[in-house]
Amino acid sequence: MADVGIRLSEAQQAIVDSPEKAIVVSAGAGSGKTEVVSHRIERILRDSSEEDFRILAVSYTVRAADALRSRLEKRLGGLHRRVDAETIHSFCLNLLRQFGTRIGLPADPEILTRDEDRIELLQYWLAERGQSYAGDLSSVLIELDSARAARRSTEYLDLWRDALESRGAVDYPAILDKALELLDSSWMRRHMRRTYGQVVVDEAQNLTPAQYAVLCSLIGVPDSNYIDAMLVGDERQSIVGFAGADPELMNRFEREYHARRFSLNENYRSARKIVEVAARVADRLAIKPSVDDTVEFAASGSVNFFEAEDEVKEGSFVADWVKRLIEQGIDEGAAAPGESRGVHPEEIAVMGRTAASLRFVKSALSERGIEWVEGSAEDDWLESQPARVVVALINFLSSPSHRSARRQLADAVDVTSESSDGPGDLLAKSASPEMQALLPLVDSHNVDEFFVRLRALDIKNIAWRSDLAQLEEAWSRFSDSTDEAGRTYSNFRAHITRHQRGDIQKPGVRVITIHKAQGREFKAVALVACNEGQIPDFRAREVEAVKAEMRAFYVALSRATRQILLTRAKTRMTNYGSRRTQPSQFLAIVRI
Ligand SMILES: Nc1ncnc2c1ncn2[C@@H]1O[C@H](COP(=O)(O)OP(=O)(O)OP(=O)(O)O)[C@@H](O)[C@H]1O
Repeated sequence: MADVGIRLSEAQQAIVDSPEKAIVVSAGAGSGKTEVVSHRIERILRDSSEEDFRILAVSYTVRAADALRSRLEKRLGGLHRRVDAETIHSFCLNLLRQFGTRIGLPADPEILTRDEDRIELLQYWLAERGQSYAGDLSSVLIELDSARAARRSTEYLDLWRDALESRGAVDYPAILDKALELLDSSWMRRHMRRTYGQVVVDEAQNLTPAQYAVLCSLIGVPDSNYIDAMLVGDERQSIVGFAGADPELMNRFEREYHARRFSLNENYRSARKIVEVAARVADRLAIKPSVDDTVEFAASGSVNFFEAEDEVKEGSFVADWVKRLIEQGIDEGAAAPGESRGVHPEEIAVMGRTAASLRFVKSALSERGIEWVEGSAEDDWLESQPARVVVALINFLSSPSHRSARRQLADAVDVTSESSDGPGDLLAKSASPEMQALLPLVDSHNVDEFFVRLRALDIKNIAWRSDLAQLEEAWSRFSDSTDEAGRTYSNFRAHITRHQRGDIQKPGVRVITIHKAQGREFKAVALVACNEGQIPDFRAREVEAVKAEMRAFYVALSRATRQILLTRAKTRMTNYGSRRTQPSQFLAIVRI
C-alpha cells in the first residue's frame, strides 16, 4: 500500500485532526481506514511533547500489526518507537509476563496453544475429580472458547479455570481473562494511564465481548478520565462471528463513551467496476452508510466470470489466468491511462471460502511451474524443517519444564516423546542427518552462544540459508533492543512470537482463504468455487449465517484494485461421486 504523497480527503483529515477523547470510524473497504489510523497516530505524536507518552495500536492479526508498525517506521523515523503495535492477545500476554505474578501466575506461564495439550489437561483434571466425559472433549473446548469470548458462563468453565491454574498455564481465551483480572487493580490502571496517551483499535468489527471488556478496563470507565481511544472498523467486513466477534460492540462503544462517529464513503482502492460490484453486495447487506463511489477513479477495472465443466478445468483456467497476468499484465482497458499494466506474482491472490476449495488451483499452478504460497500461517515465516526445529528448541530451552514445549519440539522433529526426553534425546531419535546436525545447539550455555553455534552449522537444505537469514534478522533486532541481562531464551521466544510471525516475505502468487485476505490489497483477485454450498458454505442455513457468508464474499471482492475473476465448476467430486452444482446465490447480486 503506497502512502507516499497521498492527499487525505477532507473527511479523512477531519478524523486525523479530531480532538475528541473517543471516536468511532465506521467505513467501507478501501476507504482509507488504515491510512487514517497511521496519519492520526503521526499527528498525535507530533503534537505531543511528552517523550514518554505512548500509543497502543491494536490490530486483529499479527500481520496487520506488523504492517502498521513498518508503515509507521517508514514515515515517523524514531518516533515510531512510541507506538506499541500489537494484537490484543500479544499485548495481554506481555502484560501477564510482566505483571502476572501479582495475580498468582508463574513468571513464565505455560501457553497451551494446541488442542492436544488442552485435551490432555482437561482429561487429567476430570479424572482427578473422579469425573469422566463420554463425548468428544474437543467439542467441550469449543464451547469453553466461545463462552469465554462471549463472556457467558458454561458447564466446565470453573473446572477448566482450575485446571489451568493448577498447571500454571493459560490458553488463548485465558490470556484475556487473566489480563482482565490484572487490569482490575487500580494500580494497573494507573500504570496504563501513565503509559498510554491513546489507544487505537483497527478492524474493530472483529472485537469479541471479552476483548471489548479488556479494552474498557484498559482505557478506564466512561465518564472518568479515561485514555483517549479510537475504534475503526467496517461492519460489512465482520467475518469472524464464529470466533465470537460482534460488530455491535462498535455501537456500544459509541454509546458508552459518548464517542463521536465518523464515516468514510469513498473507495480509494479499487477501479470503477470493482467498486460497483462490491457496492451491490454492501447494499444487500444493508448496513449504513453504504459505499458510494464518488472518487473519480481513472481506472475502469475488469470483472469476469468463468464457468468450467469440472473442478480440474476450473483450476486450469485460473492457473492460465494467473500465467497471463504475470506475462502480459492486467486486461487492456482495466488500468488507468498511463498506468503500468504489469503485475508481480505477489500482487495476485487466488481465494477460496475454504482451503479445500483451492486444491485444484494449487496443482494447476504447480504444473505450470508458477510459484505460489499459502497465506500467512503462524509459522510460515520459516520454510525448512531444521529452522522450525530451531524455534521449537528455543521454546523448549526457555521453559524446559513445560510439557507442551517438549511436545512441540517432538512434533517439529517428527518423533514421539517420552516424559523423560530432553531436547538432545528428541533430536537423536530422528534418523534425519539434518536433525542430528542440530545437536550442538542443545547444550549452549545461553542464547548468545546458541546463535554462535547456529551460524556454524552445516545443514544441507535448500531453504536453510534464507531461514537462517530470517533467524539472524530476528536475533539482531532483539539483541539491538535488549541489554545483556535481558537476552534470555524466554525473552527471545517472546520477541519472536510478537514480531516475527507476520506476513510471509516469500515470492509467489498468494493462494489463500478469504479470512486470511482480510485487510489486504491485491491488484488481481480470483475467487474460485462460487457455488451454493461453497460460498455460502453449506452449513450456513439461517438468514444470519448466510449474511455472514455474504460479508466474506464482500471482503473477497473488495481486496482487488484492478481485476476480479469469479469462477465455478458445474460438477464437483464428492465422497459419493461427481455431483452437479448450483451457482452461488451471490453471483446474482453482482449480476454476473
Ligand atoms: N486520500 C487518499 N488518496 C489516495 N489514496 C488513498 C487515500 N486514502 C487511502 N488511499 C489508498 O487506498 C487504499 C485503501 O486504503 P486503506 O488500506 O487505508 O483502506 P481500508 O479502509 O483500511 O481498507 P480495508 O478495510 O478494506 O482493509 C490504499 O492503497 C491507500 O493507500
